[in-house]
Amino acid sequence: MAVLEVRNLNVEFRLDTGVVRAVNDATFSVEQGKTLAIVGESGSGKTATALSTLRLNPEPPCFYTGGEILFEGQDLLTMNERQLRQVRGQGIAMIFQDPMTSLNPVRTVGRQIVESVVRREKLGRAEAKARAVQALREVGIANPEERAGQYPHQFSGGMRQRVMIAMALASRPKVLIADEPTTALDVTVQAQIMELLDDLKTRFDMGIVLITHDLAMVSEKADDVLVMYAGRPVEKATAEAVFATPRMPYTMQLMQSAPRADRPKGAVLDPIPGSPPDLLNLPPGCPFEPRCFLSRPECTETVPRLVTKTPGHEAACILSPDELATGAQTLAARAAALEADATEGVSS
Ligand SMILES: Nc1ncnc2c1ncn2[C@@H]1O[C@H](COP(=O)(O)OP(=O)(O)OP(=O)(O)O)[C@@H](O)[C@H]1O
Repeated sequence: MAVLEVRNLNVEFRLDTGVVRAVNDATFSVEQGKTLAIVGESGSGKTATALSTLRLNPEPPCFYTGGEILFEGQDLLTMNERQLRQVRGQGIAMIFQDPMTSLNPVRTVGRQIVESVVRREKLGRAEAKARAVQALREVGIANPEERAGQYPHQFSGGMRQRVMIAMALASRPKVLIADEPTTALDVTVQAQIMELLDDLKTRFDMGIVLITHDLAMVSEKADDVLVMYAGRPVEKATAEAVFATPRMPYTMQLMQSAPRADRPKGAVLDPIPGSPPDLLNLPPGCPFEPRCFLSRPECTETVPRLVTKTPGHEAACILSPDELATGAQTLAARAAALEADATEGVSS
């Protein structure tokens, strides 16, 4: 069941230098007990989309120019501050990349969790304290009573991220948005935090929105995927479908350009040429056209919208499913040739 539904959302930042349309026609839903991954290169609008689902972008310069953000059927875009406060925390919680920027260095972690719980709910301090200790225990922190009395610098990076997750969980949100939750951590700790999120998702039947540029993580942990490019959703399907048969050239090229768990270690990467466009100066037509290996002259005529290519699988590309399938084969052949060249280079 979808607990959060975003429909045709448009978000822009009105700056002195111009209008940045950071989120264009975004439609997606988050179901309880499932993980939706939002992926894309830097500047594609992932964080702006996530912050929008909590109305956390600074208003102004942020303006919501269309669409709906429905949490349990109620539109956040028509809510007042009091209603929004209730949704933030108790309904939808968010964790960020760097826990140090969100934690207060001069307060104990227990006190910070208690304060966030009391802010969100009408709870007595004793009850909030018990909740904080319980939340620390739930995220796998040993001796939670004792650890609650310690300061953030007494925790390792991974443990601090666990504290942030505990703070988010303490009010039992139905959706947890995790914005690059493991980017600042080393690989082993990254895996542990992802395991924890997976476990909490199942245990509390929570919906998770995972924002990441790490496709390996997406292929392992996501149920559904939304790919963004230049502020637009460009592909949407189950993770299985996106990885098996990507329907947007951007996704195909992104997958060839990044290491993935389901590819052999050391597989040759095929980087996407060029870089993502400046949102203040977009090319005409499809924003990916200048970098696309399947580009055609007509791609510069209109901005493609997300349309159903095969049942349950949407992509923003004017090519037909057959043309896209042929394109995917071409790219796979190119990757195989690169691989063969690299192997030959090693053996000669
Ligand atoms: N508060 C803001 N004020 C002005 N512009 C903003 C603001 N937040 C985001 N933007 C702009 O919106 C666009 C999308 O940014 P966003 O941070 O959502 O991208 P992203 O995909 O999350 O990138 P990254 O992976 O680097 O975090 C960028 O052009 C960014 O400069």
